[in-house]
Amino acid sequence: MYDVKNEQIILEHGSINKGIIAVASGKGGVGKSTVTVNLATALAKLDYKVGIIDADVRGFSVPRILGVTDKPKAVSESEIIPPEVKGIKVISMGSFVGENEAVIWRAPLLGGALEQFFKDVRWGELDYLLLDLPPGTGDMPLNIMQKVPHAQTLVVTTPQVTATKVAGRIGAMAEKMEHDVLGVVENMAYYKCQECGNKDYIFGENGGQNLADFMETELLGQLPLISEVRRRSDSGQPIVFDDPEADISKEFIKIAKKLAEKKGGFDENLKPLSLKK
Ligand SMILES: Nc1ncnc2c1ncn2[C@@H]1O[C@H](COP(=O)(O)OP(=O)(O)OP(=O)(O)O)[C@@H](O)[C@H]1O
Repeated sequence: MYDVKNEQIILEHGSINKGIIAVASGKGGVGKSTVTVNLATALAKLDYKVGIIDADVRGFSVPRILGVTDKPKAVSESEIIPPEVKGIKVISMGSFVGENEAVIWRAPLLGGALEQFFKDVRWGELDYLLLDLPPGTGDMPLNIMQKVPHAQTLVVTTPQVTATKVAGRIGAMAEKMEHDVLGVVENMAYYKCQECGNKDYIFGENGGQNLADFMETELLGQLPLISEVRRRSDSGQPIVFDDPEADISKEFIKIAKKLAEKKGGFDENLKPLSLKK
């Protein structure tokens, strides 16, 4: 699927210099795709070259959130030019099937699609490749994590005990796969009253921190619940791109800076799994 040389990922049509970030969540609907797209946007704002693979092949939503309208272009049987939106190259199953079509392929075929996304897409030189994983700890995310041993896991959770407990299993899964865990992002952490500025911890307090402690990792940031995020995501205008001065955008940029400060480079002793092997 790819090689590792001089601490760089060498792809068929490109390279990755700094990191592959697998964005994971224990439960669905906690904002994993919203975080993926806004973090990618924040990294791009910091002048990093960023790509996204929407690996949530059954429940893809990256194209809608990022506002992808162009289709990938095939230049040959084994080379695809990905759409580039807001400075981010992106490939998603959503670019190949309609938004309302169900993807009914079974796991091995979906795994094949992921491999093609790595191999056949003309990524060019990237600093970061973000993988928006399917939610949960089932076969699909496990399969992807196994295939891409150089990915580091970023866990997105909401503060409820039910969500953080399930997210804790991601840590166990990452440990089993020997993936580094980059940290925890707590989404929908609180609602800030527009009039009085008071914070209401609707889904409970300290869930993200407790999860980070449990996983022996860092709480990278706490993102508020604001309707503007939902509105802008629905219309393909991620808030970090559209309103970089908003509090939540600043928090995304803070998280992106923390990620960028982490040690880069890839272990040459690990090998990606290929379906063909
Ligand atoms: N901080 C936030 N404030 C308000 N709305 C949010 C926030 N984060 C996400 N949302 C909204 O919550 C919904 C779910 O978000 P998203 O699709 O990113 O979740 P997900 O975890 O990727 O879901 P799944 O993987 O199950 O498809 C979306 O409508 C999104 O706009």
